[in-house]
Amino acid sequence: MTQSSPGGDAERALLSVGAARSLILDTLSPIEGWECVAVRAALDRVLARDVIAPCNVPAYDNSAMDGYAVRAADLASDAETALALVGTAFAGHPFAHTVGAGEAVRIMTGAPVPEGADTIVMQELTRREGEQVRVPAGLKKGQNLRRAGEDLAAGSIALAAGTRCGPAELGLIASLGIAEVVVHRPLRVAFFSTGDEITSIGLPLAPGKVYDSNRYTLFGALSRLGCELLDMGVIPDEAAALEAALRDAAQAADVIITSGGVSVGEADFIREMMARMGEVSFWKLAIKPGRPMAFGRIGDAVLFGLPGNPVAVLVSFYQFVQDALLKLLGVNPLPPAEHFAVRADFVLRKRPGHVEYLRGRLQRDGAELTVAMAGAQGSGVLRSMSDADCFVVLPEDCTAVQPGDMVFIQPFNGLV
Ligand SMILES: Nc1nc2c(c(=O)[nH]1)N[C@H]1C(S)=C(S)[C@@H](COP(=O)(O)OP(=O)(O)OC[C@H]3O[C@@H](n4cnc5c(N)ncnc54)[C@H](O)[C@@H]3O)O[C@H]1N2
Ligand code: MOO
Repeated sequence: MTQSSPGGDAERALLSVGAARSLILDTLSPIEGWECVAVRAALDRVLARDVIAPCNVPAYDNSAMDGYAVRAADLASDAETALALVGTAFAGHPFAHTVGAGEAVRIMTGAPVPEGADTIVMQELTRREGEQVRVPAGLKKGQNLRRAGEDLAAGSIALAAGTRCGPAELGLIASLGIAEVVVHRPLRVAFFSTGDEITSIGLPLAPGKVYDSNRYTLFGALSRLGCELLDMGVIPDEAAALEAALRDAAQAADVIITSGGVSVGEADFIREMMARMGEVSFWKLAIKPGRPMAFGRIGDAVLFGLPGNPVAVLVSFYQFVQDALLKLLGVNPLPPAEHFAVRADFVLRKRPGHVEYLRGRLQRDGAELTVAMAGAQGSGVLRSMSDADCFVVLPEDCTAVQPGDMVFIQPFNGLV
């Protein structure tokens, strides 16, 4: 990481979005420290050790259908076969004997396949006649049978270290009978807003002041990542107060996130302070919104100095900070940012040289998705961020969008 000072080359150069992401991710490595938690508490946490299957899943050969367990060798290839029913197998209540020649066992989904049987015939294909069952010709040996260990063999890696646990992972861990897993400890993130005009909610709003929204959007985004939060409130535009806040934050947290004061205004102290107290890699990115953003370190803490504009905070967070935090949490590999192309339902002119993130709303047009703008696109307009369900990502070389053009979008919501 190189030291830079305001007014230096690093300030003038606009770093591309791709270069900034790579620089951030290449600089960071996972935090040390882990803890053992119960399965439910592992939701959204990152595994610090592989989860090894202690048993086969499924644990035994079992039926995938309600039907009859039969021996394929008994079945005529060109005609119906009548078999004698000798018992019933339920899930949890196996048939305790061996199925002999010419015999069948009534079986339910999930029940262990009885000794001797090798094929399950689906109930709908059969005819029951008293204590006999008639099965059709043309059945394949082994059909409708789930083999022991076909999902996971005992001793294999069920989930690799670095996996972030979602609902499917919790279920998979539980399916192995495992009650606790080892996860990375939560990240400690200190965050504060800066600016003399910024007023905390609950206080009266004096003329020329604005309510602090950035601490609330950051609270939401960080809470979803399971971070331990140190909310340091609002710090005024005073060098001594900022210095003390940054020092306290660097001592207490793995990551410091600030908003405001990183541009070139006369009250924008934070950039100078950061460069003086630590190392700062870059200040300015070829992006809109979110152009002024500092990334670096103060002591052992990783520092993100986000711009003050509320939408710029969210764009910077989701394009840079979130993946950085996931990397610090040990997530490996990082989930790819989902980009896909849809048709634009808007007109726009844009200057080349920066990636632009618009707030978009997806619309279904028959089988096709189109995207409209979600409202006013100023970088202080949170309303359109709240109305949006995706970012529209316009690359550096894009100069205009016409209705019907294909544009890339990043959806806000994943399904699982
Ligand atoms: N001469 C230049 N001026 C500006 C540039 C530039 O390159 N040259 N960049 C513009 C861009 S882009 C942005 S983004 C802003 C970012 O500046 P700062 O990070 O210094 O942010 P502030 O000036 O402190 O605030 C900007 C804006 O956002 C409001 N704000 C700040 N914090 C909060 C908060 N916690 N909650 C709600 N609103 C907040 C603040 O009142 C300002 O309106 O600089 C441009 N200028
Ligand atoms: O990036 Mo400023 O990034 O427009 O709000």
